[in-house]
Amino acid sequence: MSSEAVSLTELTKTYGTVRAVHGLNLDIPSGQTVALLGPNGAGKSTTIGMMLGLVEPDSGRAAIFGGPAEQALRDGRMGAMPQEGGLPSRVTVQELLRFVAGTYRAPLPLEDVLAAARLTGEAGRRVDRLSGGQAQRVRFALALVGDPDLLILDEPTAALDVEARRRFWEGMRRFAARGKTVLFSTHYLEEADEHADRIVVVDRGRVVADGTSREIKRVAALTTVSLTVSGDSTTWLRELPGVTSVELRGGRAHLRCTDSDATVAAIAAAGAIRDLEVAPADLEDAFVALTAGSAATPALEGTSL
Ligand SMILES: Nc1ncnc2c1ncn2[C@@H]1O[C@H](COP(=O)(O)OP(=O)(O)OP(=O)(O)O)[C@@H](O)[C@H]1O
Repeated sequence: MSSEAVSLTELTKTYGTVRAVHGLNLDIPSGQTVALLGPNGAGKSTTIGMMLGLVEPDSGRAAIFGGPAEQALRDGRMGAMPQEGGLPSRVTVQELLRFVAGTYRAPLPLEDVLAAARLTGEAGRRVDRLSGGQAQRVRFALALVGDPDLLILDEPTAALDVEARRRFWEGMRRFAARGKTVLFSTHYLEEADEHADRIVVVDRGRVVADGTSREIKRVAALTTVSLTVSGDSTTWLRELPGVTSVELRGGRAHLRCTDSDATVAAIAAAGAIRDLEVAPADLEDAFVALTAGSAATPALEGTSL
């Protein structure tokens, strides 16, 4: 039996002339929390649709716990929160959850689901009279009710304000702490940074980087070393090891580096250290560099860290 919770192999999906997902490979072992990070139209929802068995791939394979998505859903092993899901009208939150719980073999107790989704106070309210944030919590509760081993969340916090977002992540982390696997898609870099063990950056239907946020920053080669220089010749700086570009501003040189340790050592050896600063890139810089379609991007395609 496969130990991978999710295994995507050469997944491809085309809509007309748009290649939404293009030979995408991704394995997620049980217990990881993974962020699928990418700009609009990168192919995140299509990928998730194929994981859930809702979108038929043109080619390739999506396996959940080694088998088809339908099986994992039927067995209650996979729970999903789609980006927008219609909720039925004229039922209360608890009626809906009770009904859905009845379709699973070993559902969570209703009170536990209500508490995990912070819906205890709304249990008796009609689903069609809830606020957008509350409705989103009902979707989260529906994903949790079968006590799945794998939770797939497509932009789970898109409709939430800052406080609701914070509380949502608390609930998700409690779930993950039970050894569960979580995959969520997001545009929010800080969410990926804070809540995922692993970030998979997708652009134009492919994985362009895959690793911890630290590794993503490193592969994007964006550490900046800056120092005070005299004169405006930057040739010697460009030739230092690990330097990819040099910019001169207000008497300071700003070097983008792939290996800042080597760069700093070379500056020291040249006796040129003056007001030296080393700043790691933030994840946003890395994300922009990875998805900007710059000349650097193809070299990073499929980068596995
Ligand atoms: N049902 C569809 N019919 C036609 N084109 C589609 C369909 N679904 C997605 N696409 C196209 O496929 C590409 C990938 O879309 P997808 O929704 O998977 O990206 P995404 O990364 O989830 O984007 P977003 O963050 O905006 O939700 C886009 O160009 C989109 O317009």
